[in-house]
Amino acid sequence: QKQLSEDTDQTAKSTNDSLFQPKDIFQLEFASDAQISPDGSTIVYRRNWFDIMNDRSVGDLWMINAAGKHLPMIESATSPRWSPDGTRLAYVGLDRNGKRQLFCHWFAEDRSTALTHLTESPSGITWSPDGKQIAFFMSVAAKAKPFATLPAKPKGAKWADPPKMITKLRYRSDGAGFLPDKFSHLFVVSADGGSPRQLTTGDFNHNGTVAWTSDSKEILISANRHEDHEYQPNNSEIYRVRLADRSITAVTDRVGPDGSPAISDDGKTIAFVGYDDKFLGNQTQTLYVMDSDGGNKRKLLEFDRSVGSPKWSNFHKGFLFTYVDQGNAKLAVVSLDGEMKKLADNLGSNCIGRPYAGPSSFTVADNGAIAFCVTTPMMPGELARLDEGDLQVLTHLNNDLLEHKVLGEVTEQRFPSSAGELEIQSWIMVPPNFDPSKKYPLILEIHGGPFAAYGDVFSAELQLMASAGYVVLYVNPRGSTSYGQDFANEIHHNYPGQDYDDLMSAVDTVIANGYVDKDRLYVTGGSGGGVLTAWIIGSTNRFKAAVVAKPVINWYSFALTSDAYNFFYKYWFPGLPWDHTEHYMKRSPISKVGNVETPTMLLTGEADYRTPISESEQYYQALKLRKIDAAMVRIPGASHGIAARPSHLLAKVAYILKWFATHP
Ligand SMILES: CSCC[C@H](NC=O)C(=O)N[C@@H](CO)C(=O)O
Repeated sequence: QKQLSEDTDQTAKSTNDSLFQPKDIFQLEFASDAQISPDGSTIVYRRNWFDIMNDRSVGDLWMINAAGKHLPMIESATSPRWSPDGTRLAYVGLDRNGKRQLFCHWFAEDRSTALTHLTESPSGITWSPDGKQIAFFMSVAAKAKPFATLPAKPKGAKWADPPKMITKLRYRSDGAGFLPDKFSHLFVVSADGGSPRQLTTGDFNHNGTVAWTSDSKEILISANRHEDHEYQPNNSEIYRVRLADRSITAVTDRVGPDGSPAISDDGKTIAFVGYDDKFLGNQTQTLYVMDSDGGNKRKLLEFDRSVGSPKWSNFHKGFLFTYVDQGNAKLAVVSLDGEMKKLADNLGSNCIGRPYAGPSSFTVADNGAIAFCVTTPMMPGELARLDEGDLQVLTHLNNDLLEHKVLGEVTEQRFPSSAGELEIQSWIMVPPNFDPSKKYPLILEIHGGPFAAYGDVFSAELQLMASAGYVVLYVNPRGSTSYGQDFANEIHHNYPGQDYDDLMSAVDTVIANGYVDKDRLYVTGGSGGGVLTAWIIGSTNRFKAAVVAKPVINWYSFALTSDAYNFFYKYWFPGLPWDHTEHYMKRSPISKVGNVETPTMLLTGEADYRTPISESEQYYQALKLRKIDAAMVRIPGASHGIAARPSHLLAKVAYILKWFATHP
């Protein structure tokens, strides 16, 4: 941690210009998708930046070449992938019509071209081991089934849009909107270009990791191809797809998610991640292995942390994988006899949002060198390389900005909760040029999920709050992930519950540190954090003002309006809402609205299909009927990812800070 923190010098003088300010958001950059060449000499990665004219995150491919030189490669491209012999790089780029296509770059000849002319964007691109083919996923329109036919409209007539008829269970998805009648299928195309060949069929989606067998004749993927798949949202299997005859065979069959297949180099062992579904709020996703024919399935790891992205490495003699432990994302290796060794900390590619912990992707070269991205509370995601225990941060994309800024320093604090025996982890970000003998206003900022975790990562959103003079407290109350399955399920069928006590204990602990003005406490949180914020102001009047972002206010209405309504009633509640009305209402913040005295702002995207804005409207209207000081901020066009566009993030922080400033 120390070595990484030194990358941003905290000695800049304290002038207003030295504070991290809203306009600086557009100057931040971050690295992602680190791809090391098979010989370990070169790393290609995506360098992401924020386009102020189009208000979006965009990115280009850059490389650190064998001589260590940092060079631009391809503009506006994603998903770089080395050919197995390291002579070529496949990637997704834009064709002359601005459509996303699969491209290839030949290094020796310095030539690039589009290999495909697709109508939809490719994803999941993966080379065959013999370097002759590239597999990818692409959406394919299902057969149109017209319900009612109308008379043809006269040429040039301006009729209203036709009705939309919906018959499928999952018909809209947050961020994607109303779902078209399309399914994602697996394709292969020659590495020299040509006509792609569709390998899968049916009204099922296929996505995730693509694992080729070493003879380049078969591909393992995961999909939920069960007859009743929409009603079993967590029941995917691993399938073996044979290229010769396009036959598809399931190699797993338990009830529960099975995914992320990876094959050892000798082809004898297949690793995958999943669990036996117990219909809990959160389950640890474990690493399993099986023989190449699907037999002898066994748990490789007895480890109470969710494992992701297994990848075989001959050099490391095992499967490399990622996990998050107590808010810090790690890389580790496990041998075939189950011995695990941690290799690196601080994985992440964070930048402008809230401080959610989660690993970056990684790749490994034949000589054992590993490329990934790292982040700390003081450093947005940068490219890193690990060689036999030696970690080097290779890029310094933000030094030009952050070396001239004084950021809010972050310290970790653990404390016992007032409810039960649990120890809780929290982080405290103090304002730039903090003086512990002074008293500062406090913002308690609460994460969503609720099965998610904050951690040791950069957060521009919280830095802006610290720059405005607040101590910012963020906590992983019970229910958070990365502390094991039992800790997460403390809130199973019990949310909100004692997580409230954990959060109040966090506030009391930071007040006891001596530098917080206990008469200027503020609270905000988004999504699951919005639920808890609304629960808090229904339970105590100790906060001067609150901002409840994209909350659930009434679990009954949420369970029937959220995009993932096939999931929530089954995993978060004892059953369907009409069979358990009392349970649903008891945990709903609306049941406590009669107690609220705290001035409250709601802030939600109008296109949020996860926690629909009708939840915020219910709360606003209830508060107004009670004549509570309330405001509703609606963000046009924004989905649940409320701060995905930089200007939306700026607006979110500006509205929160203004609401707090006007309630001193
Ligand atoms: C509380 S309802 C579900 C909300 C959502 N969880 C899963 O989709 C959520 O809390 N999202 C978090 C991120 O996990 C957010 O901050 O948006």
